[in-house]
Amino acid sequence: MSPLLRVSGLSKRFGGLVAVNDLHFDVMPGEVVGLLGPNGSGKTTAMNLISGALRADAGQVLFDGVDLARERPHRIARLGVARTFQLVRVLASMNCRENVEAGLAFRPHGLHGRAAHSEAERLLARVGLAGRETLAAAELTYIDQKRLELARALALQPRLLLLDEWLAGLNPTELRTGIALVRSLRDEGLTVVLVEHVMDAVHSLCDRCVVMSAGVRIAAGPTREVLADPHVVKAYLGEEDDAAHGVQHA
Ligand SMILES: Nc1ncnc2c1ncn2[C@@H]1O[C@H](COP(=O)(O)OP(=O)(O)OP(=O)(O)O)[C@@H](O)[C@H]1O
Repeated sequence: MSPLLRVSGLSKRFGGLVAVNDLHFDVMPGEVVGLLGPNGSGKTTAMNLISGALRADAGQVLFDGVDLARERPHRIARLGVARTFQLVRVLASMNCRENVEAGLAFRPHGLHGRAAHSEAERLLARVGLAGRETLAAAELTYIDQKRLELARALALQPRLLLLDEWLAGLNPTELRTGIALVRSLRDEGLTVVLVEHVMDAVHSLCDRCVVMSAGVRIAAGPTREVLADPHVVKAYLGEEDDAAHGVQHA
């Protein structure tokens, strides 16, 4: 089987800082791969390079044979790559249904009208927002805005979903629900790359992990092995946040 996503030699520089330095990893169809690393290690920049929000200085992002590094974000979305953002981006003045309908219109075979209406309701229910269809996105709590953003990403019928700290900030009950939701997406065959500091989520969701530090890949492999890797533990121990403790105790 060939990988759905093959990142190779990917690099991005901001002035004198090499935020992503010769990054390489593969993601097989149906896998959930964690992109980990301490703060500032280049994870979000890597996600931005994959989704086309940033242009790479060097390297390739082969998605099903197409080099995304040369494509614009809207075309990348049409090819089947959807994402959520670390800082949520919903259309604040629109209601929840309209937010999802905006995604549905951009599907390869866009949905409109009544069909879009009912599909939007189905997706909102899927992410736990049933009954909020007509509420303005701005009125949702931050967590519910994250749910809405996921529903909009799913509206694109992606084959690859990029989640940037989608589970951050959830309470333990919400976290369990969130993990179950991502798992159900994987069970339906969706391929996922997730940036995550919540180690419970990483352990229960990720088949494999890629770990970055200062822009460079320092480890990759099955989740349990990678999180026990002394190089990874050392990279995180420089940190004083919860992620460090998560890895330490993994
Ligand atoms: N647009 C930008 N301009 C200049 N520097 C940037 C820009 N975006 C990111 N950086 C820098 O690149 C490095 C990597 O940042 P990035 O956000 O990718 O890290 P991260 O691993 O996602 O961090 P976190 O876990 O804190 O979100 C950091 O030093 C950051 O300050």
